[in-house]
Amino acid sequence: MSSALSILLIDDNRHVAESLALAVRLAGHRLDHADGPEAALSLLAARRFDAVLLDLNYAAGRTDGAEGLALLARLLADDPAARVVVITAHSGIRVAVAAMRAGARDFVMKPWRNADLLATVEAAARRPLAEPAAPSPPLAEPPVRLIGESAAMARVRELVRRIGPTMAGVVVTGAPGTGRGLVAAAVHAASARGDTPMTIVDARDALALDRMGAAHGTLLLRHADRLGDVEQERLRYRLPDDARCIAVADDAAAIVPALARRIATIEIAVPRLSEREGDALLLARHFVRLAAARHARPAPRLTAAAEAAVLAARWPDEVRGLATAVERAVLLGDGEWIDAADLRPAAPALSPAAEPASRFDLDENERAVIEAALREHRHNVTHAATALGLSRGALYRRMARHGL
Ligand SMILES: Nc1ncnc2c1ncn2[C@@H]1O[C@H](COP(=O)(O)OP(=O)(O)OP(=O)(O)O)[C@@H](O)[C@H]1O
Repeated sequence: MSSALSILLIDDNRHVAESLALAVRLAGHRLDHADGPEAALSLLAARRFDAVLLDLNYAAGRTDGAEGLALLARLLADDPAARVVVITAHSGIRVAVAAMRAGARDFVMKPWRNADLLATVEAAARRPLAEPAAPSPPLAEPPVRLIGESAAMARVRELVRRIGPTMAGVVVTGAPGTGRGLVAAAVHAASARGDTPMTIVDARDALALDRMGAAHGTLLLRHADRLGDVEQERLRYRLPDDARCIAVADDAAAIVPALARRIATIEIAVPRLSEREGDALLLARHFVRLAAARHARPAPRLTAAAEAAVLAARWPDEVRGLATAVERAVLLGDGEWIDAADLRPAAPALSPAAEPASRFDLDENERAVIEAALREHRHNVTHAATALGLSRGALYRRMARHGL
C-alpha cells in the first residue's frame, strides 16, 4: 500500500474543498485547505506538503488564471521542489500549458473525477524531481518563506534569490526582531548547500569560536559587529577557509574592513515593520494561524480595531514583538475574535535592545485606531473604550482632542 500524502488545496470554493477532503481522506491521505494566496503562503511557511493542488482563479468572475500563475511563480521561487498540480476550467487549456511551462507538475480539468484527480496528485507527489540540480529539501523542514508583500520585502526576496546561490559573504542587518535570522536562513536555503544545517556561532562566545574551526558548510555568525577591532581581526583568522559566512549584525559599518571583505561582501538590510506597508497585518494573521495550530486552539479573527492597531503600532522588538502579542492573544482570548485591547505588546524590559516602550495602542496613529474602534462598536463609547483598554473618560478626552 502506498504511504499517506499531505496535500494542500488552494481554492476559494468551500464546497470543492469539502467534497475533495472526503475523497482524499478515503484514499488515506490528508488534505489542508487555503481559500487564497495569503492563507496558502502562511500554511506553506509552517509546513511542508507532499503536493499542492492549485486553483488558478480566486476573485469572483476571474477566469484568466493570472492570480494563480502569480502564486505558482511565488511558490516555486521559494521552493523549487514544490510539487504543484493546477486546476483549470475546461476552457483553460492555454492557462494549463502556461502553468506547466512555469513549473507545475501536471494539471486537472474541471469537472474532474475524484479518482483521476487523486491519481494525478499521487503521481506528481511521488515522481522524482526532473532536475537534480535543485537543492533537495530536508524532509521535515518547511522551506524558508518570508511573509510580506510590500515593495521593501520584495527587494529583500530578490536579493536572497540573486545572492543565495553564490558563495558570497552576506551580512544581514536591521533592528533586532525584524527577521534577520530568517533572511539569513533563506540565503542559506537558496544555496547549493541548502540541505545541510548551518553552524551557528555567536562571535562573543569564546567556546563557540573554538568549535567553529571544524565547521565546513555554512557559518551563521552573529554579533561580529559587537567585537572590538582586535577581536574582529582575530576572528578573521579563525574563520575556516572553505566555509561560507552569513553574518547577522546590527550595524555593517561597525565591522572592520578586513573582516567585512570575508563576511560582508553583500549587505541585505531587513526593513523595520513601519517600512513595509501592510505587511504587519499579513504577519499578524500568519501568527494567528501558527499559534492556533501550535496550541490546538481555534484560529480567532482580528476585529477591524485590532487590524488598525496592528498597522498603527510601533512594536517593541519588531516582528518578534508582534508574534508574541498575537500568540498571547490567541492563548488568552475567547477563540473567536481578537480585539485591539487583546494585543498588548510584551513588556519592553524583555529586550534590552528594544526601543523605549511604545504606547502601542494610542501612539502616532491614535486617531485611526480610535475611529476604527468606534466603528467596530457602532459608536458605543463604553465598548470602544474597553476594547482600547481605556476608561470612558480617557477615550472622551482623546476623541475631543481629535475632533471626533
Ligand atoms: N517575514 C517574516 N515572515 C514570517 N516570519 C517572520 C518574518 N520575519 C520574522 N519572522 C519571525 O519573527 C521571529 C523573529 O525573527 P528572527 O529571529 O529572524 O529575528 P532577528 O532579527 O534575527 O532577531 P535577533 O537577531 O534579535 O534574534 C521569528 O519567529 C521569525 O520566524
